[in-house]
Amino acid sequence: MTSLTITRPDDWHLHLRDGDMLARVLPDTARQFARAIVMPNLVPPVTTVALAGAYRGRILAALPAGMAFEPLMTLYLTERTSPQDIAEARASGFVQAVKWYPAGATTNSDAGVSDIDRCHATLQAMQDHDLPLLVHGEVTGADVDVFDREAVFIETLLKPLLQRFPKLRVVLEHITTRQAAEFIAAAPANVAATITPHHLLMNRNALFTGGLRPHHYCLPVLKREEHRRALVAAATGGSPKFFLGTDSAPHTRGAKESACGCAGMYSAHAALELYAEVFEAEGALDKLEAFASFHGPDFYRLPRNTDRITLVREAWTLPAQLGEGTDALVPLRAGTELAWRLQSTAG
Ligand SMILES: NC(=O)N[C@@H](CC(=O)O)C(=O)O
Ligand SMILES: [Zn+2]
Ligand SMILES: [Zn+2]
Repeated sequence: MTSLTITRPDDWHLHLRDGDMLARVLPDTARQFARAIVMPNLVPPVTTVALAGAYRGRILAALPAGMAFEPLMTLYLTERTSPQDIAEARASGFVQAVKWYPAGATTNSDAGVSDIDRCHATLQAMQDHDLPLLVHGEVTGADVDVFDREAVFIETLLKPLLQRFPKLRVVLEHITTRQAAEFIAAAPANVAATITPHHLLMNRNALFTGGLRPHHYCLPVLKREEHRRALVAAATGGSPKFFLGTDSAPHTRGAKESACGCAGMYSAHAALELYAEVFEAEGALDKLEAFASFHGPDFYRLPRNTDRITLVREAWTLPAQLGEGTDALVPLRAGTELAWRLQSTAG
């Protein structure tokens, strides 16, 4: 196959940041995706509809002229988020979901939830208003091995939550394990998952290839090859419960190449090309469109996009970095060759 034309996709898990970084990364996403679920882990976090509305305004203002893109906003769940906040979110028309960060689990999660039981009334309101809960599915604390945190989260926090709120729509974000893929596949239709390009392309060896590779550090951390295989099978298997979410999470080179480097990989610059590589290697390019463009809007009950994009099989080399100096972004697969290229839709 030399080209592939599909319905324009959406990104169901994205970090756009704010200010200068927002302006730098937004065009990479808007070039490919019609919409994205925008994560609320700013500093300070996006905890109210008013803050989400203001952030949405800054995103639209940062969009280059002539580019169409719709940010789908989320609220950052805290132990003080009220049922009233949920009613307002539902009524806003632009807040699509609420994000649960276990406190301390990942980047900018300190304001997150220490005890989910304290959110009972708010979760009840979400179920009643049919507002989806998005989950960073890892337990915290030094007593659980970092590679086991997702599997333990499913058993100790997610299963009990779904027992209490069986109709709540839940997306387990950026899944990384066989246990998560199996759990989602067996769960009812109101429970789904996003899968990133990096967890489909790499296993944990990529953290240590010839030395320590800080640009391959993200949370949940990369896992063993058997888990990557399970994710590839889930993504390419055609199930509507799995859909595209890049978790593109920009941090500057200075913040990544550090004695205590930040978690997160930047993949928005070539997200679709990276997914295409995975699906092609699996002989499943015919499944890419549903994963990238259908399953997400169907789950969120939003219309599918109607315009189309084309990928061509044309090798190109990614830049070694985007920008200069310690402020540069080192994109996923920096300096290496990609087989697929998104055809420019401008002009
Ligand atoms: N994935 C990451 O490693 N980092 C994300 C946070 C997150 O999605 O957990 C970030 O905001 O940098
Ligand atoms: Zn996360
Ligand atoms: Zn994320």
